[in-house]
Amino acid sequence: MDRSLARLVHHPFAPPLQLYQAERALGLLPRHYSSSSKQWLTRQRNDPFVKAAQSQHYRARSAFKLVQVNEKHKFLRRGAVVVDCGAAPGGWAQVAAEKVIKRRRIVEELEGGDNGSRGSNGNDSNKSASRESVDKDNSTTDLRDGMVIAIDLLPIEPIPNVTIIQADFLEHKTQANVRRALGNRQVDVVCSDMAPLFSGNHSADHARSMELCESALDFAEKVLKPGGTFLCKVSQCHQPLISLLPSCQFYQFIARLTIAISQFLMGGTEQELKQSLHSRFRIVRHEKPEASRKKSTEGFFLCLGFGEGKARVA
Ligand SMILES: C[S@@+](CC[C@H](N)C(=O)[O-])C[C@H]1O[C@@H](n2cnc3c(N)ncnc32)[C@H](O)[C@@H]1O
Repeated sequence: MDRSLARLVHHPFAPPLQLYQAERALGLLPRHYSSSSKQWLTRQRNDPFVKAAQSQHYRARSAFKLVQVNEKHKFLRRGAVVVDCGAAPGGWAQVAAEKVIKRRRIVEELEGGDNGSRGSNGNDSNKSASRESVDKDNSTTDLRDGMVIAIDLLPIEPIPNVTIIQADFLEHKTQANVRRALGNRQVDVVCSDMAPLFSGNHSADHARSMELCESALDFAEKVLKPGGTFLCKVSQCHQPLISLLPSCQFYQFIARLTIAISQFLMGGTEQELKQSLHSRFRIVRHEKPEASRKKSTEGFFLCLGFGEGKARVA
C-alpha cells in the first residue's frame, strides 16, 4: 500500500478531491455512488476554483470568494488586524494573512522551521497556556504589523502567523477570548463565513444563518475601529426559488419582483439586518463573487466605513 496515499486518507484536513482520488487508488470506495455523490464529484473535478485552490495551495476553494471581494473593494491592507469567524479549514485566513502580514516575517518564520501559528482549543487545560503565549506575543509584537485571528468550532491546521481559536463563536467566553488575544489592538476587518449545518429546511437554515450573522455584527461593533470593515455571509431563504426557475430573464425578473414585494410587505430578518448595517456603516453592498456557486443560497454583505452610517435608513 502506498504510504503517502494512506497518510492522505487518514489526514483530518485532506482536500475532498485529493481524498477521493486517494481512496479510489486504494480501492476504498464503493463501486456504485448515489447520483448526488456523482454530481458532487463531477462538479469538484470540473470546478476551476477547486483546481486553482490546489495549485495555489489554498485549503478551500472558498478562499477565492474573499480574494474576489477584496480585489473589488481592497479592504485587506498590510498591517491590518483581521478577525475571521467560521474559519475552518482556513482558506480565508490564508488569504487574510497573505495580505495583511509582512511577507518577510512569514518567510523568516518558515525558514526558521517555526510555522508561527498559535493554537487554542478552548479547553480549560489549554487556556492558560494559550493566554500566556498571547500575552507574551502582544508585548513583543510589532504593532504596525498585521494580525489574523481565526475562530471555528472545528479544528484548523496551523497557518503561519494566524492565531487559531477552536470554540463556538456564539458563546460569550469565546468572544472574550478573542478580545484577550487582540490585546489593545482595534480591529480593521471582521469577516464571517460562518454557516450552520444545513438541515434542508430553508426557513430554519436561514434563521440560524442570520443568528450567526447578527452575532458577528454585535462583536464587530465592540471591536472595529472607526472606518473598519465588516464582511458577512448570509444565506438567502428565497434564493432556491430563483435557482429553480428557468434562467430566462423574464422568469428571473418575476421571481425577484415577487421576493422584493413580499420582503417589503413582511419586513423580515434580512431587511432588519440590512437596516442595522446601513445605520452603522457608510457603504453596504450585497456581493455574490464569481467563486460563489450560482445555485448556492449564499451571498455576502460587505460593509465599509464603520461609524459613518445613517442613523436611519431612508
Ligand atoms: C463555509 S465554512 C468556512 C470556510 C472558510 N471561510 C474557509 O475559507 O476555509 C463555515 C464554517 O463555519 C463554522 N461555524 C458554524 N457555526 C459556528 C459557530 N457557532 N462558531 C464557530 N464556527 C462556526 C463551521 O464549523 C464551518 O467550518
